[in-house]
Amino acid sequence: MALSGARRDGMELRIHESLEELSTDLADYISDLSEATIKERGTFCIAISGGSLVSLMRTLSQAPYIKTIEWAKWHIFWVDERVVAKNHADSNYKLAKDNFLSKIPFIPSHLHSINDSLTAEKAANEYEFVIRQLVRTRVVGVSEISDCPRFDLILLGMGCDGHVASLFPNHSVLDEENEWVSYIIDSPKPPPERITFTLPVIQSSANVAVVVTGSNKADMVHLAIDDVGPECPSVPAKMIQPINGKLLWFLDEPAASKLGGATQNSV
Ligand SMILES: O=C1O[C@H](COP(=O)(O)O)[C@@H](O)[C@H](O)[C@H]1O
Repeated sequence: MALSGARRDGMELRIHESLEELSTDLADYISDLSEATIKERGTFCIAISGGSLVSLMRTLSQAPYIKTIEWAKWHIFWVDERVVAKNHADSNYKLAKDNFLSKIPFIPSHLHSINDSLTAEKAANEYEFVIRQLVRTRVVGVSEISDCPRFDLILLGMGCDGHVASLFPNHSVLDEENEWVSYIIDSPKPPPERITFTLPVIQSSANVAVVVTGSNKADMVHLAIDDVGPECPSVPAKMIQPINGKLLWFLDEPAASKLGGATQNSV
């Protein structure tokens, strides 16, 4: 049984007893959002991260979702990517492909992966250009508030240091205000070269879900979610607050174990 509750700024929290339960709830959430968005806009633009989140998406490629989701209406993007070949063990594209993309009937031209034959800078520029074209043709929505794309759903994980996407604590890329896609060449977590959505793009999304599991992340979950005061160190995950969208955290019990305050409802 999951616990669910509201937190600061309308943030919703869902805490699960097992990874299996979390994976099923995540699949239900994505499937419901996909259905509602396709009814409203005709397409569903989802951006996925790498890391432990990806194996939790495997339920999407199973019954009933494999039959019920309108996969042909999906456009799939990456929130961040490592500058390695697509068949490299560190590639976020490969991770998604191996875990679930190879099992779902998406339209190949709707898969907007990041070019692995370019330098980090050129690949970031090319990726941003692709997104600009899709915004121009209204495949991707546009924010009414910022000059940014409005993805229907951005899925984030969080590292033990509080990083989301490839936005690391105290890194200057966190201050990027103009670019939609940026690159770094000094990631504290290997590999060093990465391409990433910037904070304004994440904040402009219609929905952001942050998926975090494991007791090794409990301290950082506490810093990111609880009101811990001004002495709090730079925690990129804490900065995530969609301007005109919904924020939902999916946690397992070990990751939620250091949270303060009550989480009310059984769902
Ligand atoms: O390097 C990355 O790390 C984060 C978190 O990964 P996790 O394995 O600790 O869950 C991930 O969200 C990001 O996409 C990835 O590039």
